[in-house]
Amino acid sequence: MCGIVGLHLRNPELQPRLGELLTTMLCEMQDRGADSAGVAVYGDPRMSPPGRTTVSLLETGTDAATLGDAVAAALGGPADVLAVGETLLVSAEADEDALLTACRAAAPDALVAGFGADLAVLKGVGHPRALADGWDLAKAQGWQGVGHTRMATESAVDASGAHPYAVGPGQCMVHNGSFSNHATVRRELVRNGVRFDSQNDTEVGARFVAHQLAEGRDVETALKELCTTLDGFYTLLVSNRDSFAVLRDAIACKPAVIAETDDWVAMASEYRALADLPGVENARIWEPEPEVVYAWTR
Ligand SMILES: NC(=O)CC[C@H](N)C(=O)O
Repeated sequence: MCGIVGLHLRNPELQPRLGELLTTMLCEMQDRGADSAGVAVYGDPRMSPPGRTTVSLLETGTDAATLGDAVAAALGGPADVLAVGETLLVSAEADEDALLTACRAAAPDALVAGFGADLAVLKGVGHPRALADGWDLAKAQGWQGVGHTRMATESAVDASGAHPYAVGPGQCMVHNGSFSNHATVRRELVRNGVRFDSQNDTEVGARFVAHQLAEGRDVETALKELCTTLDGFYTLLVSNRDSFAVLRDAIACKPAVIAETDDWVAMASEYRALADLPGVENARIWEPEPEVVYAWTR
């Protein structure tokens, strides 16, 4: 199991409703994965203030105020921290490398759950409703959101095993399925200097894609490379600041449905997660074909 949802808004008038629509989609998928939940929100001014970089941290071992002071000291400038449950969002007027370095100095054992401009990644063990209520997700705004409900297959049920895996700047991956050769691909990536935070197979896929993008490939090429390198079963949703892409493996036994209107593109593991989207009755709706990359850009 595992439930995936994603919403890419084309019509700016819908942006104030992103959180409300995403919350409904996410919570509809709770019975596909009761272990943990996670979301990535692109463009919410409260969680990722405009003009700043935001870093999402887990397991910092410290409270928000202490973390904020420590990051500010390491950065040499002000930093704000928002914390609910397991996730702490640190934002500052700094570039990604500077803020990541300051966060790592302030909380050396913390896990980086996501980073970039305009991106907030939130994760929590348990029911997605708890995550959504804790963050008041229904009030979030923005142009794109991704969500996941996890039934663990490959690594521990803790925040580090929750999706999305957001391991490159502004990038996210959510996954339903399992990669059978993830240990082999992990070893190859480690040989190339890539570092890992968890034993999770999805993290291998996310770091593989991030590595491809860092080498200059576009999202479609990176996902085609993933098809030829990673074995197993998967439906994947990969998002970037300006892109939204879906891919299934050759056998395509993990469910997926895409719906598209002039106002939005949406994807979910099952149609019921899309059923309340505005205008869905007139949407073009289809099941993605095996090994075809479906990608949209902003
Ligand atoms: N049930 C799933 O699809 C699990 C996804 C992934 N293998 C994980 O354990 O996180």
